[in-house]
Amino acid sequence: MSNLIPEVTLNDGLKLPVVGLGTYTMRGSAGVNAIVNAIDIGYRLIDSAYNYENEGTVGEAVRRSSVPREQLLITSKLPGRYHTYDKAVVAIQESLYRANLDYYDLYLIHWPNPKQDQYVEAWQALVDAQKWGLVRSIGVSNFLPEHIERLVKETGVKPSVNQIELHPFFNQAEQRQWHAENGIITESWSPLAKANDIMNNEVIQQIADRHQKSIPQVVLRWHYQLGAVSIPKSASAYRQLENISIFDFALDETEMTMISGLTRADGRMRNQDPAVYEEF
Ligand SMILES: NC(=O)C1=CN([C@@H]2O[C@H](COP(=O)(O)OP(=O)(O)OC[C@H]3O[C@@H](n4cnc5c(N)ncnc54)[C@H](OP(=O)(O)O)[C@@H]3O)[C@@H](O)[C@H]2O)C=CC1
Ligand SMILES: O=C(O)C(=O)[C@@H](O)[C@H](O)C(=O)CO
Repeated sequence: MSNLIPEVTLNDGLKLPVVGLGTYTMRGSAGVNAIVNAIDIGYRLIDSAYNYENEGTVGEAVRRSSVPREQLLITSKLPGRYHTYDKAVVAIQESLYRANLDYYDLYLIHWPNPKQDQYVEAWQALVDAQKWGLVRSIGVSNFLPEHIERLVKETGVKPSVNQIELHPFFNQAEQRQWHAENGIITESWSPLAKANDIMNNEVIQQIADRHQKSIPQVVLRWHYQLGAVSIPKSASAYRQLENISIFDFALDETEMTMISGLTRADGRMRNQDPAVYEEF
C-alpha cells in the first residue's frame, strides 16, 4: 500500500504497515494538519481511540489528505464504560459518526478491565460489527494471554492484533512470544517510551552513532526487527519523517540483545498493569 513502509499480514488477511502514526493528544486544526502531513509523507496506518476525543480530527485528516480512503488503515478503540453488548454496538456506531467514516479498518477493545469483567460481551459486539461491515479487522489492546484465551473459548474468534505497552524499558518478551505462537500481531504503544529518558540512553546512543541514525530510529528499527507494528506519535513533520526512515539499515543480534537488555521489572511508563488497571 504505502511505497515506503513494509507490511505484515494479520490472521484475517488484512495487511498493516509496520509503522503507523499514534495520535494521543493530537486534536483540532493542528492535529488535522499534522495527520495530513503524515499521510502525505507515507504513513497509512493511523491510531486513534474514542477516549482520545480525536476521532473527528482523524476523519477530517482522512478527507483532506490526497490519499484515497481505501489506502488508509484507521484504528479506533472501545472504552471500558461501553463493554456491555448493547452499549458497545452503539459506541462503535458513535465512533464512526464522530469520524464521519463508513468503516474502521481496525477496531480494538481498549483495556480488558478484568474487575468489571464484561470484555467478552464487548468482544461479541466487535465480532458482530465486523459481520455488519462496520470494521474490517478486530483486535484488543492491553489484553493478557488469559483474557485472549477466554475470548477464543467463549466466542471462537481470535483477535488479529494486541496493542500493548512495548519499548526498550519494557520489552514484553513473554507476551510477544505468546502472540507469535498464537498468530496474533503485537502492536507497540508508547514505542519510544514517550521520548523522555530514552533520548539520553548511552547504550542506544552508542548503537545510533554506529549506524549514523538517531535514538528514535534505532528504537523503531528494534520494534520492526522484533516483528512488532509500532505507532510512534509525532506532531512534527521532521520527526514524522525521521520515524519512518528506518528501512535502510539493520541491527545485528548483539545490538538487538543490548536494547532488549534495558528492560526493567518496573519499566511500565505509568504503572498500568492490565491485570489490575481499569480505564473507562
Ligand atoms: N492502547 C493503549 O492503551 C495506548 C495506546 N497509545 C497509542 O500509542 C501512540 C504512541 O504512544 P505515545 O504515548 O504517544 O508515545 P511515543 O512513545 O510515541 O512518544 C511520543 C512522544 O515522543 C515525541 N517524539 C516522537 N518522535 C520523536 C523523535 N523522532 N524525536 C524526538 N521526540 C519524538 C513526541 O513529540 P512530538 O509530537 O513533538 O514529536 C511525543 O512527545 C499514542 O499516540 C496512541 O495512539 C498510547 C498509550 C496507551
Ligand atoms: O493513551 C491511551 O491509549 C490510554 O489507554 C491511556 O491510559 C494512557 O495510557 C494514559 O495514561 C492517559 O493518561
